[in-house]
Amino acid sequence: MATDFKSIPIIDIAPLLAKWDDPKMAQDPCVSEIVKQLDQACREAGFFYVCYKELKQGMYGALGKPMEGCNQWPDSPQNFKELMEEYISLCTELSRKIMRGIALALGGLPGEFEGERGGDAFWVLRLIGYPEASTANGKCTPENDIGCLLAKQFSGAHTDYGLLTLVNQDEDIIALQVRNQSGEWISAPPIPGTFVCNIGDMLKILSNGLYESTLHRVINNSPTYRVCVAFFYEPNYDAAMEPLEVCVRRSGGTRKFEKAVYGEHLVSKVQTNFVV
Ligand SMILES: O=C(O)CCC(=O)C(=O)O
Ligand SMILES: [Fe+2]
Repeated sequence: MATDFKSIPIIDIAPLLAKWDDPKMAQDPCVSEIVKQLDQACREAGFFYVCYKELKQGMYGALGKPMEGCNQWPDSPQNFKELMEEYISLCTELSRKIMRGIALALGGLPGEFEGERGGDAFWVLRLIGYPEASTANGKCTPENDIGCLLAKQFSGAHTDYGLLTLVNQDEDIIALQVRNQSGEWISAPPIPGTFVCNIGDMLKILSNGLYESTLHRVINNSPTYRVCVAFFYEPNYDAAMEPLEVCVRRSGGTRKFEKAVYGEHLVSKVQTNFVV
């Protein structure tokens, strides 16, 4: 398998942060402290954890029903919920800024993904533990371990559902792979202090295919347990996504995708993922 990670664009987002908003967050020492504590919390909390932006009852009618209710937070470690909430809030801000840059890159206005499209962005956070190679090949089977089953679900080839994913992976394990435009699987090794950013299905629609949603998978062949924290930045829950005019023009004038309501897409994906 080719490992030409150099062919994957690495974007320095610092100028982006400086340009449109308060750059303080990027330099804030508490961000690195949070990431450190988060890592500790993930390891203690266990194998798999997922939480969603909490939707208020009735807010989106029948569409919102499957996502209503409160997240279930573990009691231990004690400060898990607070850490996650802080992390989610920082990632939301960062993603919003990156999306402003992407909007400009596509030839639109900086706020293209705000307002009715993403002004009240939905989000998902997943903490996943991937067993070390010896366990994965041995006692960890879907029949005996629900956590293992879920980890397997997200390690298979898939695209993410929303706009942008910030993948925070263990620094010393190469396991995440992405499929490049020639159809080869290439590794996306962790680079300390960076996120791997995946483009999701909704951005593919909005950009009329100018941006492809990244097909990716995880193969942990290392002898070490791997932890990944994936933050999914999504459109407004009820947003109807369709190609932006500017993207239709830039891609030859033909509208390649039908309108899709984000919440419907999410629920259908989640329901398929969680069928046990
Ligand atoms: O573990 C990773 O690096 C990626 C996880 C992932 O793709 C997902 O949760 O959707
Ligand atoms: Fe993914």
